[in-house]
Amino acid sequence: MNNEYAISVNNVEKTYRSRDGQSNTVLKGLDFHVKPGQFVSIVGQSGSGKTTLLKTISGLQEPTEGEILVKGRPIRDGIEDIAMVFQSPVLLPWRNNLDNVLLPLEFRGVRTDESQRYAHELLEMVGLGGKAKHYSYELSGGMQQRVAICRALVSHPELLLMDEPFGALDAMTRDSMNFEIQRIWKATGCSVLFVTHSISEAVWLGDRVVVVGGRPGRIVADIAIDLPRPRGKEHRFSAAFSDYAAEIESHIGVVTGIS
Ligand SMILES: Nc1ncnc2c1ncn2[C@@H]1O[C@H](COP(=O)(O)OP(=O)(O)OP(=O)(O)O)[C@@H](O)[C@H]1O
Repeated sequence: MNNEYAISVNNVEKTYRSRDGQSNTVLKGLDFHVKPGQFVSIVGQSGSGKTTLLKTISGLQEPTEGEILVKGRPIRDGIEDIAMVFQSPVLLPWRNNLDNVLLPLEFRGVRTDESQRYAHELLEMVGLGGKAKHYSYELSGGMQQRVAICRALVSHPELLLMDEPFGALDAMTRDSMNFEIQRIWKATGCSVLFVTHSISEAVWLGDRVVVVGGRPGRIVADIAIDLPRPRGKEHRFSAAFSDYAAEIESHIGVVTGIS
Protein backbone atom coordinates (compact mmCIF):
# COMPACT_ATOMS: atom_id res chain seq x y z
CA MET A 1 0.00 0.00 0.00
CA ASN A 2 1.35 3.38 -0.96
CA ASN A 3 1.11 5.91 1.83
CA GLU A 4 3.37 8.51 0.31
CA TYR A 5 0.17 10.27 -0.85
CA ALA A 6 -2.24 12.27 1.30
CA ILE A 7 -4.99 10.88 -0.89
CA SER A 8 -5.13 8.27 -3.64
CA VAL A 9 -8.15 7.95 -5.89
CA ASN A 10 -7.85 4.59 -7.63
CA ASN A 11 -10.05 3.78 -10.63
CA VAL A 12 -13.12 5.29 -8.98
CA GLU A 13 -16.58 5.02 -10.48
CA LYS A 14 -19.72 6.55 -9.03
CA THR A 15 -23.16 5.55 -10.30
CA TYR A 16 -26.35 7.00 -8.84
CA ARG A 17 -29.47 4.87 -9.00
CA SER A 18 -32.88 6.49 -8.98
CA ARG A 19 -35.95 5.01 -7.28
CA ASP A 20 -37.34 3.85 -10.62
CA GLY A 21 -34.17 1.79 -11.18
CA GLN A 22 -32.45 4.08 -13.69
CA SER A 23 -28.71 4.45 -13.26
CA ASN A 24 -26.51 7.44 -13.98
CA THR A 25 -22.75 6.86 -14.05
CA VAL A 26 -21.30 10.26 -13.14
CA LEU A 27 -17.62 9.36 -12.68
CA LYS A 28 -15.70 6.53 -14.30
CA GLY A 29 -12.09 5.35 -14.21
CA LEU A 30 -10.95 8.25 -12.08
CA ASP A 31 -7.33 8.01 -10.97
CA PHE A 32 -5.27 10.64 -9.24
CA HIS A 33 -3.01 11.17 -6.27
CA VAL A 34 -2.33 14.16 -4.06
CA LYS A 35 0.97 14.62 -2.27
CA PRO A 36 1.01 15.85 1.32
CA GLY A 37 0.73 19.63 1.44
CA GLN A 38 -0.33 20.00 -2.20
CA PHE A 39 -3.03 22.47 -3.27
CA VAL A 40 -5.08 20.95 -6.09
CA SER A 41 -7.75 23.00 -7.88
CA ILE A 42 -10.56 21.12 -9.63
CA VAL A 43 -12.53 22.67 -12.49
CA GLY A 44 -15.02 21.35 -15.03
CA GLN A 45 -18.34 22.08 -16.63
CA SER A 46 -21.47 22.19 -14.51
CA GLY A 47 -22.66 18.63 -13.90
CA SER A 48 -19.29 17.04 -14.68
CA GLY A 49 -19.16 15.43 -11.23
CA LYS A 50 -16.88 17.70 -9.18
CA THR A 51 -19.11 17.73 -6.10
CA THR A 52 -19.70 13.99 -6.49
CA LEU A 53 -15.92 13.53 -6.47
CA LEU A 54 -15.45 15.59 -3.29
CA LYS A 55 -18.35 13.88 -1.51
CA THR A 56 -16.90 10.49 -2.42
CA ILE A 57 -13.44 11.47 -1.20
CA SER A 58 -14.90 12.85 2.03
CA GLY A 59 -16.60 9.55 2.78
CA LEU A 60 -20.07 11.16 2.62
CA GLN A 61 -20.86 8.61 -0.09
CA GLU A 62 -19.24 5.38 -1.27
CA PRO A 63 -17.70 4.84 -4.70
CA THR A 64 -19.52 2.23 -6.80
CA GLU A 65 -16.15 0.88 -7.99
CA GLY A 66 -12.53 1.51 -7.08
CA GLU A 67 -11.04 2.74 -3.84
CA ILE A 68 -9.97 5.91 -2.08
CA LEU A 69 -7.04 5.75 0.29
CA VAL A 70 -6.04 8.35 2.87
CA LYS A 71 -2.32 8.03 3.52
CA GLY A 72 -2.56 4.50 2.19
CA ARG A 73 -5.45 3.55 4.49
CA PRO A 74 -9.08 2.93 3.54
CA ILE A 75 -11.13 6.06 3.98
CA ARG A 76 -13.13 4.74 6.95
CA ASP A 77 -9.86 4.54 8.96
CA GLY A 78 -8.75 8.01 7.89
CA ILE A 79 -12.02 9.88 8.06
CA GLU A 80 -10.87 12.08 10.98
CA ASP A 81 -8.05 13.39 8.79
CA ILE A 82 -10.55 14.95 6.35
CA ALA A 83 -12.63 18.12 6.66
CA MET A 84 -14.95 19.79 4.18
CA VAL A 85 -16.03 23.38 3.49
CA PHE A 86 -19.14 23.98 1.37
CA GLN A 87 -20.32 27.00 -0.62
CA SER A 88 -22.67 27.96 2.19
CA PRO A 89 -21.04 28.28 5.64
CA VAL A 90 -24.04 26.67 7.46
CA LEU A 91 -23.30 28.03 10.92
CA LEU A 92 -25.69 27.31 13.78
CA PRO A 93 -27.34 30.64 14.63
CA TRP A 94 -27.86 29.81 18.30
CA ARG A 95 -24.16 29.16 18.91
CA ASN A 96 -21.54 31.89 19.00
CA ASN A 97 -18.64 31.79 16.54
CA LEU A 98 -16.24 30.06 18.92
CA ASP A 99 -18.83 27.37 19.68
CA ASN A 100 -19.48 26.91 15.97
CA VAL A 101 -15.76 26.36 15.40
CA LEU A 102 -15.65 23.82 18.23
CA LEU A 103 -18.66 21.84 17.01
CA PRO A 104 -16.77 18.97 15.26
CA LEU A 105 -14.73 18.37 18.41
CA GLU A 106 -17.88 18.30 20.54
CA PHE A 107 -19.35 15.67 18.22
CA ARG A 108 -16.26 13.59 18.89
CA GLY A 109 -16.39 14.33 22.61
CA VAL A 110 -12.96 15.95 22.63
CA ARG A 111 -13.63 19.60 23.52
CA THR A 112 -10.77 20.51 25.84
CA ASP A 113 -9.05 23.68 27.11
CA GLU A 114 -6.36 23.02 24.52
CA SER A 115 -8.89 22.77 21.67
CA GLN A 116 -10.57 25.93 22.90
CA ARG A 117 -7.21 27.73 22.74
CA TYR A 118 -6.64 26.41 19.22
CA ALA A 119 -10.11 27.53 18.09
CA HIS A 120 -9.29 31.03 19.39
CA GLU A 121 -5.95 30.90 17.58
CA LEU A 122 -7.68 29.99 14.31
CA LEU A 123 -10.18 32.83 14.68
CA GLU A 124 -7.23 35.17 15.32
CA MET A 125 -5.50 33.82 12.22
CA VAL A 126 -8.47 34.76 10.02
CA GLY A 127 -8.84 38.18 11.66
CA LEU A 128 -11.90 37.30 13.76
CA GLY A 129 -10.29 37.08 17.19
CA GLY A 130 -12.55 39.86 18.44
CA LYS A 131 -15.70 38.11 17.17
CA ALA A 132 -15.38 34.83 19.08
CA LYS A 133 -18.42 35.57 21.25
CA HIS A 134 -20.46 37.09 18.43
CA TYR A 135 -23.11 35.24 16.43
CA SER A 136 -23.13 34.45 12.72
CA TYR A 137 -25.94 36.93 11.95
CA GLU A 138 -23.60 39.68 13.15
CA LEU A 139 -21.00 38.76 10.48
CA SER A 140 -20.65 39.47 6.76
CA GLY A 141 -20.77 36.56 4.28
CA GLY A 142 -16.96 36.50 3.98
CA MET A 143 -16.58 36.50 7.76
CA GLN A 144 -19.05 33.62 8.09
CA GLN A 145 -17.10 31.62 5.53
CA ARG A 146 -13.91 32.27 7.54
CA VAL A 147 -15.62 30.83 10.63
CA ALA A 148 -16.61 27.78 8.56
CA ILE A 149 -12.99 27.38 7.48
CA CYS A 150 -11.85 27.56 11.13
CA ARG A 151 -14.46 24.90 11.98
CA ALA A 152 -12.98 22.67 9.28
CA LEU A 153 -9.42 23.25 10.53
CA VAL A 154 -10.05 22.83 14.26
CA SER A 155 -9.56 19.07 14.12
CA HIS A 156 -6.16 19.47 12.39
CA PRO A 157 -7.23 17.74 9.16
CA GLU A 158 -4.53 16.51 6.81
CA LEU A 159 -6.88 16.99 3.87
CA LEU A 160 -9.20 19.95 3.41
CA LEU A 161 -11.93 19.57 0.76
CA MET A 162 -13.46 22.84 -0.43
CA ASP A 163 -16.49 22.92 -2.74
CA GLU A 164 -16.90 26.38 -4.35
CA PRO A 165 -16.18 27.94 -0.94
CA PHE A 166 -16.13 31.50 -2.23
CA GLY A 167 -18.75 31.15 -4.94
CA ALA A 168 -21.35 33.16 -3.05
CA LEU A 169 -19.05 36.07 -2.23
CA ASP A 170 -18.67 39.38 -4.06
CA ALA A 171 -15.55 39.80 -6.21
CA MET A 172 -13.57 41.91 -3.72
CA THR A 173 -14.27 39.65 -0.74
CA ARG A 174 -13.47 36.66 -2.91
CA ASP A 175 -10.09 38.17 -3.80
CA SER A 176 -9.21 38.76 -0.18
CA MET A 177 -10.36 35.21 0.72
CA ASN A 178 -8.04 33.92 -2.01
CA PHE A 179 -5.12 35.62 -0.26
CA GLU A 180 -6.32 34.33 3.06
CA ILE A 181 -6.70 30.71 2.00
CA GLN A 182 -3.12 30.69 0.68
CA ARG A 183 -1.91 31.94 4.05
CA ILE A 184 -4.02 29.42 6.00
CA TRP A 185 -2.89 26.57 3.79
CA LYS A 186 0.77 27.47 4.29
CA ALA A 187 0.31 27.90 8.05
CA THR A 188 -1.44 24.54 8.54
CA GLY A 189 0.45 22.47 5.94
CA CYS A 190 -2.67 20.51 5.00
CA SER A 191 -3.41 19.24 1.48
CA VAL A 192 -6.31 20.98 -0.24
CA LEU A 193 -8.74 19.89 -2.95
CA PHE A 194 -10.49 23.05 -4.12
CA VAL A 195 -13.46 22.99 -6.52
CA THR A 196 -14.14 26.24 -8.33
CA HIS A 197 -15.91 27.54 -11.44
CA SER A 198 -13.33 30.30 -11.79
CA ILE A 199 -10.36 29.38 -13.97
CA SER A 200 -8.32 32.32 -12.69
CA GLU A 201 -8.99 31.33 -9.06
CA ALA A 202 -7.96 27.75 -9.89
CA VAL A 203 -4.67 28.88 -11.45
CA TRP A 204 -3.93 31.46 -8.81
CA LEU A 205 -4.32 29.02 -5.93
CA GLY A 206 -3.31 25.66 -7.32
CA ASP A 207 -0.07 23.72 -7.46
CA ARG A 208 -2.07 21.72 -9.99
CA VAL A 209 -5.32 22.20 -11.81
CA VAL A 210 -7.30 19.02 -12.49
CA VAL A 211 -9.98 19.29 -15.19
CA VAL A 212 -12.96 16.92 -14.91
CA GLY A 213 -14.93 16.41 -18.13
CA GLY A 214 -16.80 14.02 -20.38
CA ARG A 215 -19.86 11.87 -19.72
CA PRO A 216 -19.26 10.02 -17.48
CA GLY A 217 -16.76 12.37 -15.90
CA ARG A 218 -13.06 11.56 -15.89
CA ILE A 219 -9.86 13.57 -15.60
CA VAL A 220 -9.21 15.17 -18.97
CA ALA A 221 -6.20 17.25 -17.89
CA ASP A 222 -3.92 17.57 -14.89
CA ILE A 223 -1.77 20.67 -15.25
CA ALA A 224 1.10 21.65 -12.94
CA ILE A 225 1.08 25.39 -12.22
CA ASP A 226 4.64 26.55 -12.06
CA LEU A 227 4.19 30.08 -10.72
CA PRO A 228 6.22 31.43 -7.79
CA ARG A 229 4.72 31.62 -4.30
CA PRO A 230 3.47 33.51 -2.45
CA ARG A 231 1.26 34.61 -5.32
CA GLY A 232 0.22 38.21 -5.42
CA LYS A 233 -2.11 40.07 -7.74
CA GLU A 234 0.74 40.75 -10.14
CA HIS A 235 0.84 37.05 -11.07
CA ARG A 236 -2.69 37.33 -12.46
CA PHE A 237 -1.49 39.68 -15.14
CA SER A 238 1.56 37.70 -16.20
CA ALA A 239 1.83 36.01 -19.60
CA ALA A 240 2.40 32.64 -17.92
CA PHE A 241 -0.84 33.03 -15.98
CA SER A 242 -2.84 33.77 -19.14
CA ASP A 243 -1.26 30.79 -20.91
CA TYR A 244 -2.30 28.46 -18.09
CA ALA A 245 -5.83 29.88 -18.08
CA ALA A 246 -6.16 29.48 -21.86
CA GLU A 247 -4.87 25.90 -21.71
CA ILE A 248 -7.36 24.99 -18.97
CA GLU A 249 -10.20 26.67 -20.82
CA SER A 250 -9.44 24.60 -23.90
CA HIS A 251 -9.65 21.40 -21.83
CA ILE A 252 -12.96 22.39 -20.25
CA GLY A 253 -14.31 22.39 -23.77
CA VAL A 254 -16.49 25.47 -23.77
CA VAL A 255 -15.69 29.07 -24.46
CA THR A 256 -16.26 30.39 -20.98
CA GLY A 257 -14.22 33.57 -21.05
CA ILE A 258 -11.67 33.81 -18.25
CA SER A 259 -13.56 34.73 -15.13
N1 LIG B 1 -27.37 12.41 -4.81
C1 LIG B 1 -27.53 12.33 -6.14
N2 LIG B 1 -28.42 11.44 -6.66
C2 LIG B 1 -28.58 11.33 -7.99
N3 LIG B 1 -27.89 12.06 -8.91
C3 LIG B 1 -27.01 12.94 -8.44
C4 LIG B 1 -26.78 13.13 -7.04
N4 LIG B 1 -25.83 14.09 -6.87
C5 LIG B 1 -25.48 14.49 -8.12
N5 LIG B 1 -26.17 13.81 -9.05
C6 LIG B 1 -26.03 13.94 -10.51
O1 LIG B 1 -24.64 13.77 -10.81
C7 LIG B 1 -24.24 14.64 -11.84
C8 LIG B 1 -23.02 15.45 -11.39
O2 LIG B 1 -23.41 16.29 -10.33
P1 LIG B 1 -22.35 17.10 -9.46
O3 LIG B 1 -23.10 17.93 -8.48
O4 LIG B 1 -21.33 16.17 -8.93
O5 LIG B 1 -21.67 18.01 -10.60
P2 LIG B 1 -20.78 19.32 -10.45
O6 LIG B 1 -19.68 19.19 -11.45
O7 LIG B 1 -20.36 19.53 -9.04
O8 LIG B 1 -21.80 20.43 -10.91
P3 LIG B 1 -21.84 22.01 -10.58
O9 LIG B 1 -20.58 22.60 -11.16
O10 LIG B 1 -23.07 22.48 -11.29
O11 LIG B 1 -21.92 22.18 -9.08
C9 LIG B 1 -25.45 15.50 -12.21
O12 LIG B 1 -26.06 14.92 -13.33
C10 LIG B 1 -26.36 15.34 -11.00
O13 LIG B 1 -27.72 15.43 -11.38
